[in-house]
Amino acid sequence: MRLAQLVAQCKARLAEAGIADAAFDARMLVLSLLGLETKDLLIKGDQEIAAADVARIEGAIRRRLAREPVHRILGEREFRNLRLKLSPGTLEPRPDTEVLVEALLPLGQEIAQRVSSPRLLDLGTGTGAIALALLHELPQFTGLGVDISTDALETAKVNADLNGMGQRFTTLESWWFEHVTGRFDIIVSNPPYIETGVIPQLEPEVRMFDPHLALDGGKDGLDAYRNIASAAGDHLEHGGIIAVEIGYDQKQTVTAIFISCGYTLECAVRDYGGNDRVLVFVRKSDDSATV
Ligand SMILES: C[S@@+](CC[C@H](N)C(=O)[O-])C[C@H]1O[C@@H](n2cnc3c(N)ncnc32)[C@H](O)[C@@H]1O
Repeated sequence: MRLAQLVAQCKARLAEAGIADAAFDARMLVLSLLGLETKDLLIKGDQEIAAADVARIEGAIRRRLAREPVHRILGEREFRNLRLKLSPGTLEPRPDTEVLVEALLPLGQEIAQRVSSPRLLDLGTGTGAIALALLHELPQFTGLGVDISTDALETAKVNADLNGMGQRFTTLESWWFEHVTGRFDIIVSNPPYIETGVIPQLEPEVRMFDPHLALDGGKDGLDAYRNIASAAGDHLEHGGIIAVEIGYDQKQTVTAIFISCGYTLECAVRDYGGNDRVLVFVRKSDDSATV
């Protein structure tokens, strides 16, 4: 079978099964599995594909038809120009989380100018996406990635090595701050924030393939924020910042949790879809000393 014909056939099968982005998914799976680029579809559309490759692609299409996301099938995805491996214990990093990284970059640069050997802590690090993207763009920092999932921590370490940051990134298995020692200039977290009762209504790609631990924020979705806000004070450097990703409707409630623990809201940032997505807090007594 020829390349263009194979892509068209895969697209038709995915579309028939109601997969929303059938054309994109078909192209991505076929080209990635063959080690080709998008432009190759134009240049090499007539290229004959070996039977063994067609069989491999058939396996991938079957997985997609069972609603496994494309990047899980491929085993990796890009996040702010980093190549990140995925594993069963890791959430697939979302483009909206790049907004959290972007919001922290200028604040991190400001910290790096006044602090020698600045440190960041990523609570619920998963693939290491947030910590590694920040370390990549803030070369003065070292980072600690915490997770309760050993599988996620192993993957985060692999990703740090893969992206040349193995020397600046360590991992720790801990229930939020439980085993964390020391203080950090930036504490960041994209914790699980979905209400338990909402999880069965999520898209199959999410509820069947992202780990439950990465999604479930408890009855009201706010368990992690309460745990993080109540313990962060012992681990935040004077003049440090704490930033969290939130669900689109959690700005008021999460802000109230942090205010009750002695923080003030420094800034709130919306995602690419215009939803509230990132909150940055400072300690009340630090207000005048920071950003
Ligand atoms: C929404 S995912 C975020 C993953 C990654 N930081 C990202 O943004 O792509 C939340 C992460 O928190 C971890 N987690 C859940 N409960 C935890 C806990 N009690 N202590 C530490 N990590 C936890 C999960 O295993 C998961 O990796």
